[in-house]
Amino acid sequence: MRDLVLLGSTGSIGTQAIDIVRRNPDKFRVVALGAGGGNIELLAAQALELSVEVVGVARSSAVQDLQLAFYAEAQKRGYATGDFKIPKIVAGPDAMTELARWKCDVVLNGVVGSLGLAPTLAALSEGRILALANKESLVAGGPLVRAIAKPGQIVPVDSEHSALAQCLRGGRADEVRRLVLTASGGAFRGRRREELGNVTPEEALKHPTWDMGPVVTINSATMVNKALEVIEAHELFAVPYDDIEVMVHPQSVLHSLVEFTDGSTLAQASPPDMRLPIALALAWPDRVPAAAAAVDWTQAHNWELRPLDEEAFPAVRLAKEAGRTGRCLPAVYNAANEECVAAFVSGRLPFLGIVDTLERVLAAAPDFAEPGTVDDVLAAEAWARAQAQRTIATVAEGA
Ligand SMILES: NC(=O)C1=CN([C@@H]2O[C@H](COP(=O)(O)OP(=O)(O)OC[C@H]3O[C@@H](n4cnc5c(N)ncnc54)[C@H](OP(=O)(O)O)[C@@H]3O)[C@@H](O)[C@H]2O)C=CC1
Ligand SMILES: CC(=O)[C@@H](O)[C@H](O)COP(=O)(O)O
Ligand SMILES: [Mn+2]
Repeated sequence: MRDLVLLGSTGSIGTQAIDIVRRNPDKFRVVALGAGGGNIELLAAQALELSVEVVGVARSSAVQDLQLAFYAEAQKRGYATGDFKIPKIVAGPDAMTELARWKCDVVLNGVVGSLGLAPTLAALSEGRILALANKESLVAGGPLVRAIAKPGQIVPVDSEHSALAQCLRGGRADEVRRLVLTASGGAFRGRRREELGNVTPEEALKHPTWDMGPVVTINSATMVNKALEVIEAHELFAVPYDDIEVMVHPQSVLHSLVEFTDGSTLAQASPPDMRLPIALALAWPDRVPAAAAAVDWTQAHNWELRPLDEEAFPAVRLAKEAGRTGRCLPAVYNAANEECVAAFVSGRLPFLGIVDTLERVLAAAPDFAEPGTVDDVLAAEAWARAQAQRTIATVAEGA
């Protein structure tokens, strides 16, 4: 039995993790749940269903709503007073970090954005296994994470990195020739740059193969998701950027590949369903039987792999450049992107303006030193967010 802390429990990753827990009560017990505070009813319902010890919410003002939601949920479930225990509540910007330190076996970090860095570091420093979906924490705080993570302490949830971890396990680092990350191509796969000028957030939010939260879905459309994943792969597997390729694979069945020095390539294949990598990360190194459906090997399949069109989608090239420079530039890349995505969704920035802004922000970045503390990362991010906003304003003025 593993005790779990689920951060981001109300999101796409969090709700799928709870689905795994529901189907495997002999393997997992949830002791803590955390979320932003945007869906209090769901958070309260999850907490009572799973009888957790503690619930965390980042929005401090949500505490009273959460208390009321517990009683409303208990009533809905027909519980009499005394039939249920209201969990402890922790609230505020540090709530996820407090939960990440809660006594447990595995912390699943499924929050969105680089605000996931502090909980990632907290879970690692407490010696927990970290099932990591929140790739932004590794991108923003790579040097900090590297400094404290013990070998095997981080188990990737991201589908590509789970695939790579599966292909790599049992092997030796010096046998690896290159990593190949697959990309669905996102909502605008196959389009040329001149066909992307007028695309809308609604169109960008229609992912062809995965049902995910809005930020990662927009990032998939710009290929920033793959760009962050290249940095994530470099951080997790210590493979140089020159040896990490991206290929477009529209079917999202081959989740990534490892080429070895003898010319052999291993791939991990399964229909697109995040419950497989989530379950594997929660139970690692064990597999959870029937976590998700397998490929139907009695049917014909046509799986394509194509090179990425870097002219239409330069995000990966930019991320490799930022990654090679290292220091705080990956954090700058991610923070600027978070600003740009919000600006695109609210109509302040055209789609192509997202990656164009990233390029301008990176070009203007001062010589940040290697971050030694979270505050160093936050300072670089603050610069990046402000610079991104200035750039977005000039784009809006037509400059
Ligand atoms: N969805 C997927 O299939 C995949 C996702 N990932 C990664 O997993 C992470 C989560 O993605 P996804 O589940 O899609 O995102 P969602 O938008 O669906 O969910 C985000 C979660 O984060 C919570 N949250 C938002 N703001 C805060 C905050 N300030 N403090 C604490 N929690 C907060 C939300 O809570 P609330 O509801 O209260 O706002 C919600 O529970 C991202 O890093 C993403 O890149 C990686 C691979 C696949
Ligand atoms: C499911 C998952 O891991 C996502 O990160 C996915 O990879 C997004 O799809 P893209 O390949 O389109 O970026
Ligand atoms: Mn992914």
